[in-house]
Amino acid sequence: KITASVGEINQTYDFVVVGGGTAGLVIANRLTEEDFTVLVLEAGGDHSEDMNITIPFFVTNAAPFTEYDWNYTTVPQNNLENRQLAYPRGFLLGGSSSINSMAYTRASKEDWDLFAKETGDGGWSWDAMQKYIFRNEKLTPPADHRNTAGEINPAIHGHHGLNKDSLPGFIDSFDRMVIQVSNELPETFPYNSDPNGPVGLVGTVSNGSRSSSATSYLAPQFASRRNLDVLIGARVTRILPSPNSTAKRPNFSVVEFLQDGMNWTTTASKEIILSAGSINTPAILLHSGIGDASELLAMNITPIVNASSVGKNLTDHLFVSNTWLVNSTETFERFTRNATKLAELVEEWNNSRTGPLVNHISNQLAWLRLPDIDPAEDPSAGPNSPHLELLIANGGAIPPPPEGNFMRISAALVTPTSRGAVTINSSNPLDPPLINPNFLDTEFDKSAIRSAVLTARKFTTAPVFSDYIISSTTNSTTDAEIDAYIQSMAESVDHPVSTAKMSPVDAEYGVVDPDLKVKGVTGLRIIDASVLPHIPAAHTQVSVYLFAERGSDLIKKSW
Ligand SMILES: Cc1cc2nc3c(=O)[nH]c(=O)nc-3n(C[C@H](O)[C@H](O)[C@H](O)COP(=O)(O)OP(=O)(O)OC[C@H]3O[C@@H](n4cnc5c(N)ncnc54)[C@H](O)[C@@H]3O)c2cc1C
Repeated sequence: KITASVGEINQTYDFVVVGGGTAGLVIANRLTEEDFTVLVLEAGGDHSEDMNITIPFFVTNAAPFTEYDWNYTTVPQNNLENRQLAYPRGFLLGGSSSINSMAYTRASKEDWDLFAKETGDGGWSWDAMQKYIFRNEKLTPPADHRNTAGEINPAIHGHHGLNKDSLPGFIDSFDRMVIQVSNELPETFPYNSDPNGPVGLVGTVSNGSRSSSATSYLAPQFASRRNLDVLIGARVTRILPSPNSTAKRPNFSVVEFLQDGMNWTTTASKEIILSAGSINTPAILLHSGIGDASELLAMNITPIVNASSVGKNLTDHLFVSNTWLVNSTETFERFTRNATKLAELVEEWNNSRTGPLVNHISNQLAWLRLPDIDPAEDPSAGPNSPHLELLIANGGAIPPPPEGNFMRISAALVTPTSRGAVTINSSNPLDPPLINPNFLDTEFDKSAIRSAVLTARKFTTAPVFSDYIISSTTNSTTDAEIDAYIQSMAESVDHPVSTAKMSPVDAEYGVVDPDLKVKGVTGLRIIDASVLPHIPAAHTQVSVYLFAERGSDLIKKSW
């Protein structure tokens, strides 16, 4: 059941999952397929029916700075004019899968094979992970029910998994112009029909509505399982060693949480699974005495395990928006600026789950490699993996400026070499953590994001846009001007990873072993984006779903 009442839960469960987000709900589902009892503690609420969450185009109403968001910001970013960037994280069932932009991208074979190499566990390789792709994904028809023959290769997609996805469900002439670029500038933008479909990006959308871990893995037939309790509004503050734990290898079994202003504890007789995400998982570890001992002592927290990698290695993608004024009235400004039209489209969505609101903001994307990169300095997972991504949208900013129609290309760096950290600055678990992605800390990152912006501009030089684009909204031309533009505009793609990263069994660095057990303790695993050994050159939700699918299998095997 899903409940907001602490009186309806038991004192002890086999497993207590901290965080009912993307990974947490996969684990809850898979463990309760067996005879285990599971409690999920989720700080946020249940918003699976809210239109801001269900309507794909309303993604910008979901975050940042809303009731569905933890409402975090970064510390001032030295290389971005000291700006403090919004750092959204889902604060609701489904976690960030309930507020994200729904892009379904798996990362390359090379990225997965690198996960296996980095951890010494071939079980994380591309080939070994295939079965989890099929367990997770259920490809469904797009909302417009068009014939998608030639748009996607169904053979490489899952059709019987729990998490539904589809091609964009509303296609217009702008999509065809974008595809035309691959005919006109084939050297830079070769056409790629695989794996995300030539007419657009696969998204976690089905029947015109968002699919999240809450709508899929916690669908009513699973939420009603007798061995599953999900307590919402329950904010975990710390995890504690069991009373008979030894100092040499502490055993964690008690979870402390706050609900309705009162403190409670619950006990896991088998394991605690931390799935609070890349920001809150390390914060909970640190407040529980698992972290760098000297940093903990400085915060008056008694160290229980000296684990210096906790919170370190924060890695994230960064993007810069580029917009052009266009000669069209068919961009999404036609309804983002017109309340009457928008109301009509909401009605259409309500009645038939069709129309432009079934799409997320960008229908099309391009993955690109930096030309002429020195292999010795190449941070990508291999020669078939990208460094850059362009996300192309048939409109500009939301909310729109008072006038004009726009086209936007978000240019992203997907192989950043900068590393930041999540730290705490008090012993109070309710204080927000300090988040420092440390964007553009390296020369590689600075020059690669500049290349991304220049590549976005090159995209617009295709003849198909010659009568379409009126002007760029920026006039930066020299490298210095472009860098200044980047510094004033860059934002997080909201893909933080690696703050509790996995490493080989005997490694001194890293936080979890390849079976996701926290090093140096018993009774505790971490399964969420924080354990990824490196940032994949892809949007991160599919990696998280797949880590959680295999993680659930690893747990089942050990009990
Ligand atoms: C705005 C945005 C857009 C994104 N767009 C995309 C995209 O288009 N495609 C893509 O692939 N990825 C995208 N991502 C990234 C992707 O959604 C995340 O990588 C993934 O969802 C992370 O999963 P997780 O399980 O690690 O954490 P989450 O899904 O964030 O789950 C963590 C859960 O733990 C809960 N929690 C945290 N702390 C506590 C506590 N102390 N007590 C109790 N509960 C707690 C949270 O409320 C949350 O429900 C986006 C992310 C964001 C935020």
